Amino acid sequence: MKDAASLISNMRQNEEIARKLFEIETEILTCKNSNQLFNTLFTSLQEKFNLGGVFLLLNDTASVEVLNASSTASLNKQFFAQHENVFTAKQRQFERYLDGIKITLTNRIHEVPGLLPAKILKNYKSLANIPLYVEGRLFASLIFTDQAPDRFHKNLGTYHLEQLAVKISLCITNVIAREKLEFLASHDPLTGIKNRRSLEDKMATELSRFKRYDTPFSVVFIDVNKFKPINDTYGHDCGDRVLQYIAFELSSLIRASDEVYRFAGDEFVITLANQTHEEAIGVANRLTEHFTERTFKYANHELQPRISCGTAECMQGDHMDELLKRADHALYAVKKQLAAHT
Ligand SMILES: Nc1nc2c(ncn2[C@@H]2O[C@H](COP(=O)(O)OP(=O)(O)OP(=O)(O)O)[C@@H](O)[C@H]2O)c(=O)[nH]1
Repeated sequence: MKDAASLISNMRQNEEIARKLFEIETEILTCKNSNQLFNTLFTSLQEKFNLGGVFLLLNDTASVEVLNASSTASLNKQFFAQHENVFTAKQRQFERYLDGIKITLTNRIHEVPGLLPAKILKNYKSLANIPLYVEGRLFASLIFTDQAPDRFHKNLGTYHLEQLAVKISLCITNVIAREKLEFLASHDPLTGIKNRRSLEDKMATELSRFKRYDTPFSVVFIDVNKFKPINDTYGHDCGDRVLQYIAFELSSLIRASDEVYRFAGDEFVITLANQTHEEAIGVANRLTEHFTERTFKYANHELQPRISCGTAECMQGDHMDELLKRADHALYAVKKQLAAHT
């Protein structure tokens, strides 16, 4: 009788765990990006399973490679860097820690190879390590901790945790794959900045804001001076590096509310939300001057890439093409003047 009762109680417990796992799976399946997914994991797992803590130990090498290729790479890095429950380890240490890369349960926390932060060692008596794979690579270990020494120990079954590991790994892989696709559709692969398609979306938003609220909106059209000779003299690879350099510098010179886009070839556009033509001219002068004071090293060569800028402010009745065309005409005038003086 006693055996039957404990069998039933075990079954109920298993059912309960399976139900909670299903709920978590459903929640993470609906996450739109990886930051949301990780946040959901931290909160839901802790709440539903009444855990002391949930931590993520990132495999430094794999996670950086996976996240670098993802659209929200910088967001992700920021997210992980700021999250108090995330810490990282180098690949080799990481594999040693995971003892042959498998699920491990222990209540001898102090015997775990020295990777765990003091706050885990100090506050908890048992833990479970759950390896997560993303794109077939060992990405991280999800760590459940508890104050009770008998919550996790090596004689406990790992069936549910194995299921959880597979499901979470799949969800992370999917969400990162989706972020990558979104990134490729909206960014320029050479420079990593936003592409012309993104510019069109941004301009549509700003033009409709201008129409509704009459807030100023300006653009700066930028072209690299004599870019073709750079390609012709030093090669296409050098030309590519110069474009990356220009994109990087432009991005770091603008305000948080401004955005830089690669328009085509050696042409870039900066959108200046809430800024008048006068302010745009100020920005253009500042950018142009910045490049006149700098050199760019490629192999043994010291190059002096320069830019020219044309500016325009949105007017009533403007469409995207008209605004850009005015900025392009202004740029053309600047270039013409430049050519006349050289
Ligand atoms: N390396 C490299 N070159 C590119 C890329 N896209 C376009 N180009 C080259 O950029 C050059 C742009 O030429 P132009 O803007 O006409 O020439 P420019 O020498 O800058 O002339 P000005 O604007 O009058 O000073 C062309 O030779 C293109 O082949 C790219 O992604 N990488």
